[in-house]
Amino acid sequence: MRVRVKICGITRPEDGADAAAAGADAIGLVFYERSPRAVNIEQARAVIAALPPFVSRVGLFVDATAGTVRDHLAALPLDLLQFHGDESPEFCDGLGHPYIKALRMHPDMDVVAAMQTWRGAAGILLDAWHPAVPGGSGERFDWERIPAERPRPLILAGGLDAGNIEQAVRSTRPYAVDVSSGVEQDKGIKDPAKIAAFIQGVNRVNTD
Ligand SMILES: O=C(O)c1ccccc1NCC(=O)[C@H](O)[C@H](O)COP(=O)(O)O
Repeated sequence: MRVRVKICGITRPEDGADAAAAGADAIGLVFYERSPRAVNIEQARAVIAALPPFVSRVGLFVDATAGTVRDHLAALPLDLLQFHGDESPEFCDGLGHPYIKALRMHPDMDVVAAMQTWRGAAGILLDAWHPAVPGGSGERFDWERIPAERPRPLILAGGLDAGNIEQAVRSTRPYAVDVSSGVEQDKGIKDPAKIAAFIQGVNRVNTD
């Protein structure tokens, strides 16, 4: 099956358009004020307006209240939610909207048990654990920790870039990959050439 690509942390309409033109399947909008890639509803609306049809719009939250998530759902056409904090399965399921649950790969985490916990998730995103930031750190984790058995589709994230994406996809065989830092020229500012090179790397494996 073709490995999909999500480009996360889009803050500008032109970056969303570039990602779509390069073949991205989804873009991520970070609704977490402490992120250097945070967008508000107006900025998100402008990014979404620049996208062609059939590119999924993912809204990312970190321990937001249900009210905040609902306000964003009411204001924006978000296809998927992405929960990147310590949200419980009950909280995620309770929103009644398709979602991805991100798991940060803390050394003590039982990965198999954690992946089985969010049964209502459309997919499970595995990301590097970092003591200071909940995501977008540009750091990798040990891919050997990814279980072969996946109760939900696996989305691989954390420190991916054009230089390692082929090896990452070949060795972990994810449903999709997610990247932010590795396709940037500066935090929140994407680089069209890096996006294109990243997606070409995925497509080299897709066309094997
Ligand atoms: O991107 C952020 O700034 C961010 C902040 C807080 C929570 C999550 C965040 N990003 C989540 C993503 O989906 C990233 O693409 C993922 O963490 C991988 O990031 P990177 O290692 O920079 O490619």
